[in-house]
Amino acid sequence: MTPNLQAIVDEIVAAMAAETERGAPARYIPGLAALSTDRFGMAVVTADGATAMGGDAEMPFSIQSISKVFALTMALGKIGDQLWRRVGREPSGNAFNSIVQLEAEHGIPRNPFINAGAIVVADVNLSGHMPRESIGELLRFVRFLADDETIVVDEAIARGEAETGYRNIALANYMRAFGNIHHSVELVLGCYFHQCAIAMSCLQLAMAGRFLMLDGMQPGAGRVISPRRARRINALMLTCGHYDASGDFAFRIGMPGKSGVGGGILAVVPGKASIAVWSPGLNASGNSQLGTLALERLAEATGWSIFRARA
Ligand SMILES: NC(=O)CC[C@H](N)C(=O)O
Repeated sequence: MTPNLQAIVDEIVAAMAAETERGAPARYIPGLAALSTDRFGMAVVTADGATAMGGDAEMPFSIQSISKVFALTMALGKIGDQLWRRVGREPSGNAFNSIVQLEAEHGIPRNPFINAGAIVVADVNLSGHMPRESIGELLRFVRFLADDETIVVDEAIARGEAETGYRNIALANYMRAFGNIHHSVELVLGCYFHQCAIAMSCLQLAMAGRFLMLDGMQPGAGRVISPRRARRINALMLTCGHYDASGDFAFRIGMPGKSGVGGGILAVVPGKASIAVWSPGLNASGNSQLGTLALERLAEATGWSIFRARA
């Protein structure tokens, strides 16, 4: 373990408590709007199995778009590279819920980490299943990765999002018109909203991300995916994990990462660490304001940017 990792985390937690610029919670999903921006949590699990954490690191929150990483891993396990006929691998340069590129690009979303791409991934994961089975399969996968059977879906958040998810409904219908959604839009979105409503703590998320720092190996359980696939998912997280702020995240932090509008971010330092941060206040790009800042501090203190020659 990096010497003083817990001391570094403690310092970051104290610094975040003093920050006055804390962003604002997502307002469009009932249940997220009421979250306090006072909350901040951070958990780091290192490649040698050590853990450092602080603040609200064990408080569950809505993982939202971070679920796209786990859903993508599952879809690749089902249909492999065929997925790339239906979803691209390029940063979108647009907001996470944008519809504008879909028309010019014939209903093929730019990448699996924007909403449109994740809805296609949910459609793939639904094949051969009832929606309840599909979401159960993803939940079991996440529990396995986190080594924690207590992880559940927050049904109230899923319901609230289904009631207000007009943009996602539009995206799904639009792609269905191009033949890129194969099941009923209602069923696919039911799965998508439930996966976004999985509730996890920073500690559980950092644990769940271990396979991405270890070339696809899950400590204590063996291989989850091939090293090549782990490398590729990390590449997508680096280039597409923060929507149109992905470039800035790479510039400031230099780690593959995936954010969610619940205020969480999962970040991976291959060979070194799996990290999760959470604070519900978002910046203008829809990424956690303090979460991003905390990761920037951590990267500076540890030298963990993947663009450094050595830490
Ligand atoms: N960026 C996000 O976390 C978006 C996920 C959210 N459930 C949505 O579909 O709008």
